[in-house]
Amino acid sequence: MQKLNTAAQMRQMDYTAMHGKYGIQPAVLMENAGHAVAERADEYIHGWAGKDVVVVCGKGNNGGDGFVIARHIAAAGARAYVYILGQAEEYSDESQQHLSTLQAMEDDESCLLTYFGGTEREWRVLRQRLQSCQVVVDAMLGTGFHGNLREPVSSIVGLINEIAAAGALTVIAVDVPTGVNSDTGAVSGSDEEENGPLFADMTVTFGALKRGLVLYPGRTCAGHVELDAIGMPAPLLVQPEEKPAYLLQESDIAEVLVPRSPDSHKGSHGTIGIVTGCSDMAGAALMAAHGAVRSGAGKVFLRVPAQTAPYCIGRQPEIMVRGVGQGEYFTEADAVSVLDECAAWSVIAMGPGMGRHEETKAFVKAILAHGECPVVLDADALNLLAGEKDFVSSLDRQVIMTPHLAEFSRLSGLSVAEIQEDPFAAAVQFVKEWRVTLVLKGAPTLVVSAKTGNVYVNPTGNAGMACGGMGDILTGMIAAISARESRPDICSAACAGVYLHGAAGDACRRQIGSYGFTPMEVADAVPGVIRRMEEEMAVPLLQAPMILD
Ligand SMILES: NC(=O)C1=CN([C@@H]2O[C@H](COP(=O)(O)OP(=O)(O)OC[C@H]3O[C@@H](n4cnc5c(N)ncnc54)[C@H](OP(=O)(O)O)[C@@H]3O)[C@@H](O)[C@H]2O)[C@@H](O)CC1
Ligand SMILES: Nc1ncnc2c1ncn2[C@@H]1O[C@H](COP(=O)(O)OP(=O)(O)O)[C@@H](O)[C@H]1O
Ligand SMILES: [K+]
Repeated sequence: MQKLNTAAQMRQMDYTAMHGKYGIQPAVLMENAGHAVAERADEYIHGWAGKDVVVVCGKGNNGGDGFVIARHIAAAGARAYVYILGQAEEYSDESQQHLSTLQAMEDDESCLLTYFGGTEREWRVLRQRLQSCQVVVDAMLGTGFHGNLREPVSSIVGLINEIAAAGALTVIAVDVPTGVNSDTGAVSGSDEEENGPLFADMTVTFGALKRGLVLYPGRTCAGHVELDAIGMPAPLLVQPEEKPAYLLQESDIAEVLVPRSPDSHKGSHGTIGIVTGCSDMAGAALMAAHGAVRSGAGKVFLRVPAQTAPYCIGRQPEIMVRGVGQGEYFTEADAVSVLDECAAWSVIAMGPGMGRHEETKAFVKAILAHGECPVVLDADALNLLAGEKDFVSSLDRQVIMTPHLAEFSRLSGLSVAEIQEDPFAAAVQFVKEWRVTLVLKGAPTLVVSAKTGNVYVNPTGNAGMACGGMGDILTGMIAAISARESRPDICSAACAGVYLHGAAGDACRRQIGSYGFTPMEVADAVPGVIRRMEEEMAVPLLQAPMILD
């Protein structure tokens, strides 16, 4: 799991490293940061030697990092053209210190400094240099960026983007690409053509990942991201933050996907009750059930309204289907027969293709109000429960809600724009009020734990998954994973579900292409993804297959 920090948390980390008991000199931290960029980009650009490089240094500490980078790449054989946007006296002490060193080593061969005043000639020369150089280092703005880009940064960014798009210029961003908000991923100039952000090929970020590097549109600007600890004391790197957020990694999921016990039976692997569907959306119910089957469920029961049952029975022999009641959709009276049998289920999933009839709302509430097993709520179950915060928050059972943006907007009462402005804050506030584990689906999907309020960001998945039915598969997957033999905690099950779902989507994109793979194919790819992860885990000797050859 990788910590995802805000700019304020980074400032605090920085401050503690320098001024607390650790006493690291500010210039040393900046030295480490600049050196890290020179080192890490070296491989990416196939060596600095013989390259012409433009290093653009802003007037904050991001610019100070740029001075250090220029010194290191010059020593590695590059010719560094350093553009300085601030006045010498404006810089922090540590930046001034590194600038003095650079001034002392300035020559025509390896290091040339320009104090950029924005004259016509300077713009012309900058354009020519950018056109003829191979690499540009963006040390203009990092975590201190706010608002929209101002001049001259805005035009320099425009120039770099234009030349990089036309030719063979590699753009390396320092900490955060200029014009990306490191907390939200929002970018400068999103509502206009000008003042747009810088598009980097690679970003080297310091101390911890920034949220803006994993949230769109910032993620698009960052390119390949590498994290460097820059010599921060280890306790600071791992210390929990006040409102923690993490990027999920495969190793986190591996903990949930423990191998099956060799003597286990179908009862060990969870009995999944999928209670959903209505007459014109039988497919959604089947897809949710298939997601559960492909995630390793022991038994999957599908309960649909009576008139939907003929479209489901026999479609997939491993799913046990029964029609409930008489109608095309569930009504409150149908709850009795489902409640009779659900005491034996490990988990219930409701919502995909359920329809939004008022009578169905009473049905959903009746199921939720009785019983103890965890419940996964998606799609129409969520639409029906919008406005039912008091009812849901007072339930005495574990609930996972898996809305996409529009469903989350209906539930939370926030507009889509308000959610997108700060999805972390919106998601955390919702979980606090509704007391549920939240899977806010999208690119990327966020999972928020009901127990801790921690946010987990999923790195897997791709735009090929933007297709009807993809979320139905996820519902069944999360239900099945929560009922695994190891009975993972509900938030871990949700995280594993979204990670595997995205990884299966990525496998489909590799095998089939970005267009046209189906939700059922994503579900079918899940066992292969689990197998690969299991193979990469050490399998205890006694669980190795007993095949002698
Ligand atoms: N562990 C760490 O974290 C370490 C961090 N380090 C480095 O420090 C960086 C943070 O430095 P920082 O705080 O000085 O901020 P930075 O990004 O340079 O920008 C501030 C300047 O930008 C300006 N400015 C702002 N918005 C603007 C706009 N829209 N358009 C134009 N200008 C704008 C703003 O001007 P103002 O708006 O205040 O007038 C101010 O002058 C961090 O990203 C990392 O690289 C390492 O050296 C060591 C370890
Ligand atoms: N661009 C994308 N990148 C990554 N994942 C995506 C992308 N678009 C969609 N997905 C994933 O596909 C699923 C779509 O779910 P949803 O919108 O509920 O579909 P449906 O309601 O049709 O079943 C979510 O898990 C979402 O995270
Ligand atoms: K930058």
